[in-house]
Amino acid sequence: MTAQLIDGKALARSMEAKLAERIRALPRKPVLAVLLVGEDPASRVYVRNKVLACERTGIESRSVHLPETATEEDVIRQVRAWNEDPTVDGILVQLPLPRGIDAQRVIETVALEKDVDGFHVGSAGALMTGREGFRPCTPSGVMEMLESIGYELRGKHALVIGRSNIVGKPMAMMLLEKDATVTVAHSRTPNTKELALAADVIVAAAGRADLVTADMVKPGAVVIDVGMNRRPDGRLCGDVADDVRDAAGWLTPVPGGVGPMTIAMLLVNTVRSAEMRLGAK
Ligand SMILES: Nc1nc(=O)c2c([nH]1)NC[C@@H]1CN(c3ccc(C(=O)N[C@@H](CCC(=O)O)C(=O)O)cc3)C=[N+]21
Repeated sequence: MTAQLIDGKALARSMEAKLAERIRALPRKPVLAVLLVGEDPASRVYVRNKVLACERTGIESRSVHLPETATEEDVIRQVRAWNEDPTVDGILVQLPLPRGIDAQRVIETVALEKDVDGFHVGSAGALMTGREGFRPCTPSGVMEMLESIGYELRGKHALVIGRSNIVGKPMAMMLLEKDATVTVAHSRTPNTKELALAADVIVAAAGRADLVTADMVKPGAVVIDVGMNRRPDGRLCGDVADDVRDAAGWLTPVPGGVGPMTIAMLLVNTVRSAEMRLGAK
């Protein structure tokens, strides 16, 4: 058996097309402000991809690039200026921030109603308690991918591998909200393989190449690969080994899977923010 691939790139493009229509109905373009601090090469690529996606859909992006030597106060000053600017709908501070800057403090400075990353403690609390708020883009994108294949989560056993605030924990909350039985494994879990073999859905979000191998996957399971790693030869790969294609029923590729969906959900959040600000919805 060979897994069916869930084409995140195609799904992202079709979501962008729908967003473009919603944007045309607004009195002005939605505006996404993006702050990049320092010279991390991966961050530059990601920010560039986000700016390009904005251009494709009709969102105006305003990026500010501060030097590696910028202080926490410099960063916070920029965020506050965007908080107060009524023409800015979404604020994204690209992570990771340089050493010495308290990322959580910066994130908590972003106005809750412009927190399109969904990283603010208030957004996290809203998700945890089932209230409306911005939801982190990567797990939202995963939920869209599961929905796109008509997957019914109710009563299914989902294993999330990874417990970060930006992927693992919100992912677990969203799966739980859809009535899955959710287990979270992490670097200190002794029996991840056993848990994985019992899972109907595996979300691999640990940031380690080849973490999930075919012998860990129940035949026909859905395997979602959130990993973004580089092989020594420079090739991009996820957390899921190539041989999982022969065991899984469904699989998301890297590249072209969760990554493009993450960006699409950022655009969705930005458009929703603009609609609320402009009284459209
Ligand atoms: N404030 C903040 N928000 C984020 O959402 C955020 C962040 N910081 N820091 C870094 C991570 C990572 N992330 C990715 C998004 C898209 C791709 C993506 O589009 N990947 C392409 C390939 C890109 C390539 O070729 O390198 C793909 O999977 O097909 C990857 C990674 C967002 N992040």
